[in-house]
Amino acid sequence: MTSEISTSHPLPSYLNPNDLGAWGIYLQQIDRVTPYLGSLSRWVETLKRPKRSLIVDVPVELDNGTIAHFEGYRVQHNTSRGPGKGGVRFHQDVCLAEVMALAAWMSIKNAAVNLPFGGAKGGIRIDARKYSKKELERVTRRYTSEIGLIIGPTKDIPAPDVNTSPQTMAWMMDTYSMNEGATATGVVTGKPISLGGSLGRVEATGRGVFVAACEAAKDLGLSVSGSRVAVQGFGNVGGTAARLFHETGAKVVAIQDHTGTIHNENGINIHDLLNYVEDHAGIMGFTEAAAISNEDFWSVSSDFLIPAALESQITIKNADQIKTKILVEGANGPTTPEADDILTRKGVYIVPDVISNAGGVTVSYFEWVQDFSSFFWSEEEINQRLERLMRDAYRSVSNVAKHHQVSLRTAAFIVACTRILEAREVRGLYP
Ligand SMILES: NC(=O)C1=CN([C@@H]2O[C@H](COP(=O)(O)OP(=O)(O)OC[C@H]3O[C@@H](n4cnc5c(N)ncnc54)[C@H](O)[C@@H]3O)[C@@H](O)[C@H]2O)C=CC1
Ligand SMILES: O=C(O)CCC(=O)C(=O)O
Repeated sequence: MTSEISTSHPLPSYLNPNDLGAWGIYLQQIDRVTPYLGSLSRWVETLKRPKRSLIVDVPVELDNGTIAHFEGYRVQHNTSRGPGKGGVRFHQDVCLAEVMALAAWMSIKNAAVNLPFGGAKGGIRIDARKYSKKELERVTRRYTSEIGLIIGPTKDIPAPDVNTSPQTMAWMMDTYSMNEGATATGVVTGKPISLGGSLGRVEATGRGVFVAACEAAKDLGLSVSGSRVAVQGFGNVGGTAARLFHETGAKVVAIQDHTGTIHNENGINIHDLLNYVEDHAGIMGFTEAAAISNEDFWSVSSDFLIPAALESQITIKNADQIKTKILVEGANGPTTPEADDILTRKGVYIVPDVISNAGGVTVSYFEWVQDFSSFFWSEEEINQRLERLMRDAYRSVSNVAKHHQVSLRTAAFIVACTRILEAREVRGLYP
C-alpha cells in the first residue's frame, strides 16, 4: 500500500498565483470532484500539476528579411492511460497556464470517453492572421523541431485546434519525419486525407457537439427541428455544429465570431454564411442578418447555446443574462465555475466540454489507428462509430450524474478522474 499523498502542496513555482487563468478554473473543477473519488483521492495531487511542460523559442525569418521570435509550448498533463494527445493552438494570448489547462482538459476528456490516451496540448503565442502562409509554415516547422524531443506516434500526438488546420498538421508531420529520417504519419492527426488523414476528422468535433445536443434534447423532451440556436465561434467547431442544426431544421438565430455578432429571428442560412466567411474571413458584413453588439449576443433567447470559441466566455458578468435551455460546450473551458453555478440555479442544462467536444479527438483516435494499420475506413463507418461512442459516453456520464445527484460536468470528472487515478495506482509510483 502506497503511503498517503498530501493534497496541500503549493502551486508549481512557475505559475503566478494571482493570474492562473484557465488553470485556476481547472483546479476548481478538480476540487469539486475530489469528494467523489473515494480512496483514489489520495492520488489527486497528480492531476494538479502537469507531468511535463516544455517552453521553446521559435525564431523565424519573416518575408521582409527580419527575424521574429515566438514563444511555443507543449504540455503533457498526464500519460497514465496512454500517450499524450491534444491539439496545437496559434493565438496571441496563448500562455503556459492556458496550455496547462487545455492539456489537463484533454486528460479528462480522453478518459471520460475512454480513449487510450493521456492529455497534452500545445500552442504558439502568435497572431496567425498577421503572417503569410510561408511565414506560418516556417513557424510551424521550427516549433515542431523544437518540441520533437517529446512528441512521437507512441509518445504524444498533436492535432489541430484554434487557428491551425490540416495544412499545419502536414507541415508538422513532414518536419518530424525529416528529422526522424522516416515517414511517420502517426505523429499527428487531423492531417489532409492525402497524407493519411481520416475522412470525417474536419467536421468531427462539430458533429460530436450536435450528437451531444440531440442526446440532451431527448432527456429534456425538446425537439431539435424547429428549435432556436445561438453559436459563438464560426470556425471548425461552431461552423460545423451550426450547419448540422440548420440542416436538421433548427433556426440558428445568432452567431458571434472575432469580427462581431449577427442576428436574424427567422434563422440564418448557414450554407450562405459559410460561403461568405470563406471569402471574407469573418461573419461581419453578411447582409442576410442584422449586426448586434457582442454583449447582446448573450441575451438572445434560444433553446441551445453553443459557445465554440475560447475559454472563459461565460462568466459572472454575463451568466445572468443568458436565456437558453441547453448549453452545449463546443469550446474548451468556456464557462467559469461561478457562471456554471448561476446557470445551474437558473435551470440551464449544461453538457460539459469534456463530453460534448470529444468528437474531434475521437476521430483523431480513429485516424491514429488507421495510420498504424494502414487500413482506411469509409466516412459512413467513421461517422457511425463516432455517433455511437458519443451517445454511449453521454449516457454513462448521465447515469453517474443521476446516481450521485451531481451535474454532468462533475459526473464526467468522476468517470475520468477515476479511470486516470486507477491507472496511476496500478502502475505505481516508482519507475
Ligand atoms: N478543432 C477541434 O477539433 C477542436 C476544437 N475544440 C475547441 O473549440 C474551440 C474552437 O476551436 P476551432 O473551431 O477549432 O477553432 P477555429 O480557429 O476554427 O475557430 C475559432 C472561432 O472562434 C472565433 N473567435 C475567436 N475569438 C473570438 C472572440 N473573442 N469572440 C468570439 N469569437 C471568437 C473565431 O472568429 C472563429 O470563428 C476552441 O476552444 C477549441 O479548443 C475542442 C475540441 C476539438
Ligand atoms: O484531435 C485531437 O487530438 C485533439 C483535439 C483537441 O485539441 C481538443 O479536443 O481540444
